[in-house]
Amino acid sequence: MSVALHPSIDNGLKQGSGSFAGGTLACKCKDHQVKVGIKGDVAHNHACGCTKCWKPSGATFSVVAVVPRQNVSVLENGDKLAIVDPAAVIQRYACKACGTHMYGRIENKGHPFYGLDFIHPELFQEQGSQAPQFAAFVSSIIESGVKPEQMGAIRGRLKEIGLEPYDCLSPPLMDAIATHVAKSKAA
Ligand SMILES: N[C@@H](CCC(=O)N[C@@H](CS)C(=O)NCC(=O)O)C(=O)O
Ligand SMILES: [Zn+2]
Ligand SMILES: [Zn+2]
Repeated sequence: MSVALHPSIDNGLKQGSGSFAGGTLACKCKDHQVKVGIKGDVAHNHACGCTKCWKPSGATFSVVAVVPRQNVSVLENGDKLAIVDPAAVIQRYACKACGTHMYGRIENKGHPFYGLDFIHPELFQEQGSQAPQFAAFVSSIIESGVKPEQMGAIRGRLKEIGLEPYDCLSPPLMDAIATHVAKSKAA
């Protein structure tokens, strides 16, 4: 098999239906699963190579997307959730029993992405949410133990399945962040 990126993309991208109405994210516990309800489709879905985003076992990348925070609600077993790193910009709420990150929330109102929560669409019990659009923080996989010599093959495989690799976020998102910063400085 070629380089393993993430189980949900290793066999190619599965395009979204374009009309995904939302669904339920479930953690990986056998019982008393944490369930989180999501209204509507996700946006900016992407593979993330950073060390902070949750990956299923064996995966090199996380697959993560955003939804408006008001579209996220904990439905079941929320008492099993805990914040992984309260000091991080994104406060990731993980199941204490199985470790799955259920949603990540930004509380800094000045942050460019304030108002958006980060979720992992592979946890949807339903099919049809938006497919990944690009790969972010690709060089960061070296911090998780990937050998620098493997990077050519990994970037090649990402491109082969249609995910342009970037070492931070995609240019439109970087532009959006810079625009936000410029406006904040001007204000
Ligand atoms: N090279 C770092 C990059 C971490 C990073 O900046 N991650 C991005 C993408 S998820 C971010 O926005 N992090 C904010 C946070 O984790 O709170 C790592 O892999 O740990
Ligand atoms: Zn769990
Ligand atoms: Zn990340």
